[in-house]
Amino acid sequence: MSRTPRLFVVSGPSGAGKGTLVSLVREQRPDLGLTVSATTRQPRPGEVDGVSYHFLSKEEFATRVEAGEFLEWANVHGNCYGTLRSEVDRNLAAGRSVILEIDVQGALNVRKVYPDAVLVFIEPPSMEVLEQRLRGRGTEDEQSLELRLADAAGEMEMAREYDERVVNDDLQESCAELLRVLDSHEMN
Ligand SMILES: Nc1ncnc2c1ncn2[C@@H]1O[C@H](COP(=O)(O)OP(=O)(O)OP(=O)(O)O)[C@@H](O)[C@H]1O
Ligand SMILES: Nc1nc2c(ncn2[C@@H]2O[C@H](COP(=O)(O)O)[C@@H](O)[C@H]2O)c(=O)[nH]1
Repeated sequence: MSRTPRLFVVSGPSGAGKGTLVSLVREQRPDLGLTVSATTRQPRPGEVDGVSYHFLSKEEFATRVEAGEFLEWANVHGNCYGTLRSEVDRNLAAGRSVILEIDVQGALNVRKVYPDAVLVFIEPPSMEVLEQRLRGRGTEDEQSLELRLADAAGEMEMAREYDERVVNDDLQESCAELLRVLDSHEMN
């Protein structure tokens, strides 16, 4: 089966399940290009520099912004996050589709640079479930959790700007749906 490599952008509120879904999708699609974002956020227990993120100081991040190294970057829930151009270009040049898992501001900025990028919004089944998932993950202190939930309302409003929407209720079904979305755009 021949596929046209595409740039996919997956966004949605914190806790919607983007990371979980994308990891599952990668198990079925090991051909997808891998990119590692940069962030000024502190690593969580178990996160590895260069694997989970490139963890940068605020000064290092600003230097890279100045040097034009980011395809997009944004302040998300109080920290800076950015996609390195080199990581995306390397994969697309090698003929691999890429999935970026980034926030809504970043997604709309990627579309300005790559108008053919496919924007996929991952929705939680409800705001109550979103809160349960975020609390259940156990990674955020109360302040960060409340900021993420407050930001979620505005992020949900942006879903209408996206090309595709997947409601992440049952994980396996959502994974199958996301795989179908990827297929449908790569076969175009
Ligand atoms: N379909 C699902 N059903 C039940 N739990 C889920 C489902 N999808 C994800 N989760 C759980 O919800 C929590 C949040 O998921 P995840 O970390 O993937 O969210 P995220 O959208 O990537 O968040 P962030 O934007 O903060 O990185 C995790 O504990 C994960 O195991
Ligand atoms: N604009 C960008 N947003 C990004 C990028 N990498 C991750 N993110 C978003 O940050 C939030 C929070 O992530 P967390 O790891 O602190 O939970 C998450 O929802 C992502 O969408 C990026 O490179 N650019």
